[in-house]
Order: sequence, then C-alpha cells, then structure tokens
Amino acid sequence: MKTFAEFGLEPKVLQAITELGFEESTPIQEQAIPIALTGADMIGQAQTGTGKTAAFGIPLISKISREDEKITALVMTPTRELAIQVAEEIGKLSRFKGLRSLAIYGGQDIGRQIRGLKKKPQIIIGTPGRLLDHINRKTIRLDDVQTIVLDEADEMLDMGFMEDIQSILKLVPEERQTMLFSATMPPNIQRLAQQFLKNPQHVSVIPKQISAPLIDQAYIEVPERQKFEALSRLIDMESPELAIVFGRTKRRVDELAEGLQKRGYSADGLHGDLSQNQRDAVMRKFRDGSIDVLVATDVAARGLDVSGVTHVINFDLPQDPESYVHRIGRTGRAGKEGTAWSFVTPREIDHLHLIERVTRHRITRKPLPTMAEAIEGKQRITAERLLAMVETGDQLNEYKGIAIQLLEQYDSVQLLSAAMKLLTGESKDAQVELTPEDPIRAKRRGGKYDIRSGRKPNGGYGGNRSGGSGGGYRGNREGGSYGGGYKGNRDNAGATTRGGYSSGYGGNSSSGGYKGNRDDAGRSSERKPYNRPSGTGTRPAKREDFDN
Ligand SMILES: Nc1ncnc2c1ncn2[C@@H]1O[C@H](COP(=O)(O)OP(=O)(O)OP(=O)(O)O)[C@@H](O)[C@H]1O
Ligand SMILES: [Mg+2]
Repeated sequence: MKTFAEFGLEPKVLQAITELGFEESTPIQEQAIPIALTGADMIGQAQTGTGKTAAFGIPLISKISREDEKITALVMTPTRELAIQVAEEIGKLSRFKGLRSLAIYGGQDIGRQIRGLKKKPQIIIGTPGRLLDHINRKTIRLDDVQTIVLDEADEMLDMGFMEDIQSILKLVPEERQTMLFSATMPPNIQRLAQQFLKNPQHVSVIPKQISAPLIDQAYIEVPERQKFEALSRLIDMESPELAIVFGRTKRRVDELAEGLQKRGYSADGLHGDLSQNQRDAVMRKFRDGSIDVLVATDVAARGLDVSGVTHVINFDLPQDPESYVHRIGRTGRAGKEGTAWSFVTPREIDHLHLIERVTRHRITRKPLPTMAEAIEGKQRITAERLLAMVETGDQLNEYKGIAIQLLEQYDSVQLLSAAMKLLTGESKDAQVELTPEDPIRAKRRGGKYDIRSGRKPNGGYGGNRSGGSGGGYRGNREGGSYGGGYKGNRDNAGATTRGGYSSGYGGNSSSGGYKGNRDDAGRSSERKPYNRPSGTGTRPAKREDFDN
C-alpha cells in the first residue's frame, strides 16, 4: 500500500492525515486519489468500512484554496447523520488548510444554517431535500461548484431522490468533477451516470464477495414470536462492546428499544420520526458508549462509522441484499473484526438464500442460544469486570478488612459466588410483547446484473480499473479508546481488534466454501425500484425516514 506522501499531497493535508492516524492508504484510496486529483469523473466502489470518505475527501480538499469565498464543493448524502459525520471527517482533513465546511440537513434550524452559510464555507455536505430548500431561498448558490460527490449514490436514487438530485446537478456548472461512491452499485446508477458524468473512470476494489471481509456472518432460524427472547439471549451470550440492532419499521424500533430497556439493557432507538434533537442525542450517546445497543431502522444502515461496534443484529431481515451488505458493514470496519447475526423466520429462508446468492457469501446457520449460554455470557462479563478491578486494585483497601473477616467465617467459593450474583444483577425477564411484522418475501430480481459492478453484460461504462487489489492497510486509528472502567476489557469477549487489514482483499471467493448456485448471483436482476411505500405503519420506512 502506498503512503499518503506518495500522492504528492500538500503538507497541510498530509499533516491532517497523520493526525487522523492513517499510516497507509486503503486500496480504494490508493486507486481513487490519483484519478480524482486529475479532475476526472469517477464511480468509486469498495467494501464498507474501507475509507471511501477520505478517498473522495482528500482530493476534494486538495483542490480548494482557503481564500475562496464561494461554495466550490458539494457532497450529498442520503441521511442527516451521515451528512454530519462526513462533514466532521472533511473538517478534520482540511483543518490545517483552514478550509470552511458546513453540514446542511433537514430537521436543523434553518436560521442557524443560514448564519453558518454567511461565513462563506467552501464545502457543503448535505441531504438533498434541505439543500434544495436553501437553493430555492437563494441562501445557497451552486454557480461556482467545481466538485460534486454523491456518497451512497445508489441509496439516494433508491429513496426517490433522483428528481431532487437532478434538479441540484442541473444548477452546477458543466465544467465540474462529479464522483459517485458506494459499496454497492445497482444498475439504476447507470442512468444517473450517463446523464451527469463525463467519461467516468470506474474504480472498483470489490473482490468476489461484496460484504466486508472481516465480518463473521451467521443466522438463526426463529419464529417471529420468539425473536425477542432470542435477541436477549444473543446479547447476553455475545456481550457486544457496541451493537446495532436493525428493525424493519419505526414501530418495531420503538418497541424493541423499550423492551430492551425494560430488561435492563442500555439501549435506545433511532428512526425518522424522532426530532433531530433526539436523533442527535441518541447518536451522541452511542458514540460515547453511554448506550451499548442502538436499535435502528435502515436510517442507520449506510455509511455510519462508529468505532467499537462489534455486532450487528438483523432483528428483521432487510428488504434487499444491498441493504444487508450495508447494515452488516457497520461492523468490521477499518481492519477490525465484527460479527453479524440475522434472525430469519421459517417463511423467510428463501429471502436469506437470495441474500447469500447476491452477496456470494454463505451465512452460517447457528442454533438459538440456550439459556445456559446466555447465563454463561453474563457470568463471563461479571468475571471480567471483577478481574479488571482486581488488576487495577482501585480503592480496594477499605474493603480488605471485611473481606478477611468474611473469609474466616465462610467458604470462599460460596462468598465469591454470592458477590458475583450481586454484581451480575437479577436477570430481568420482563414480559415483552412486540407487534408482529409480516415476513419479508424474496422478490424476483429479473434481468441480469451483478451487484458488484452494476453493469449488465455488454453494457456499462468504460475505464474499468478494477480487480480486487490485494493488500491491506495498517494504522489502527482508535485502538481501545472507548469507554472507561471495565468496558475496555470487553474487547476480549467480543471481537478482537486487529492491527490492520490483511485478509480478504485478495478476492478469495472460496472462503466459507460456498459453491452452490453462484451463477444466480450474476443472473439476477435489473432491479426494479422496490415497492417500498414509506410510512409509519408496518411497512418499512423510506424517504421520509431520512430527510426532509
Ligand atoms: N488509510 C486509513 N488508515 C486507517 N484508517 C482509515 C484510513 N482511511 C479511513 N480510515 C478509517 O476507516 C473508517 C471507515 O472509513 P469510511 O467511513 O470512510 O468507510 P466507507 O468505505 O465510506 O464505508 P461505508 O461503505 O460503510 O460508508 C473510518 O473510521 C476512517 O477514519
Ligand atoms: Mg462511506
């Protein structure tokens, strides 16, 4: 892998990259940065968690001068949380250059955004709806924009933002650089690419298996009415450092978050019916570790990068394979390992097989965790907490007198067992009733297309630079910076942290030994837009779940 210095970047940008702890470039960065620096249009595809943000962010800021007083770069994202996160990363990358960037998204006070715009930011990172709002109010002008990035481009189209995006792109000068990025590139991307990109370079570092390499994938077959019990046991057994649980609808997310809280878990919900203040508060709590379990709709499926997420649990299967890839990609990021579990009701097995075929990855069937495994998991955590305290020896002296006395009178095993029982807390088996959801049905994916390239046979754009390039990157940015107290130790219980990528990138298609039906993955689907009415009822929420 190349170091960032080899790209000929200016010292202030290099300094910012070093400050972020990036030592080497990731494969997508190595391929995309030199091309993006030439100003060419680009379609960039790489697995989740492999640094696409910096792959477009670094070239984007390299083109801008601190003296510019106009908006010269625009990044669009499908969700507010992602806009905030990308703005943060671009802010960090451009820190020493002294560039100004601003996130513009629905749900935030528009007056505050207008005040921010008066500071003449050069870079805007926003969601399409609110951007258009500002454009109509003439508080944002795009006449001087030279670079446009659509992060999660396919999702924005899928959510029905095509028209909004078209209106926005039409306002940007023709002489510009346009880049699309995502881990998945379904064929509808081509429509947008043909319309708005000029001779795009296709930069793809997707090996055969599209899902990120360091994610261990399993499923549990479980009837709808037993799912909640399965979730409790799974969390107890696995004791995640941080987990994201995906539910299908807003109602589901509310009920799950409430149910988990009732049972004593530190959980909260995220979906599009919450106020933006509530959404921000939940994300903040999750990022700083004051909640361990984030329950969310697909609003959290794309792009979110929270360090310390060891587990993703699909309480409900996602509607389509792309969504599966992105959801599980919230773990196993930046060279770390992660675990993804999916609950599948008996009627949804076909849908699971579709996901396996399209992602070309076998998902291992595992039994429902037993009560004994759940209890053992909890005891393990208690033991770890106890040992962490023994090792640090923190303020134990004042307990030692009584400890000696007790040990003289009682059996030591009996004593320690009682202490551990107290420490573990009574298991709360509060009754939790969820409103049942209909099973997800596998939809036929007619036509031919490959999830990894979005190209139909014979079709497609030129300049394919792909070929699952090998290698990996080092530079573990945030090793164990999470939380205090005993939580630091939990790493061992959940996924272990690795120094960096080394496996997976070579495009080893046979890992997991899945051979069946590979053809089907290639054969399926000109993907019709899924019929996903948004709404508050039992249907999965879509567009209004994300932005307004
Ligand atoms: N060269 C690098 N070295 C080490 N860490 C990196 C490097 N580049 C990016 N990262 C870190 O890797 C993590 C994932 O990056 P990012 O969010 O850009 O992934 P992504 O490819 O956009 O994933 P997704 O498809 O889920 O949006 C971030 O925490 C980022 O700071
Ligand atoms: Mg991303």
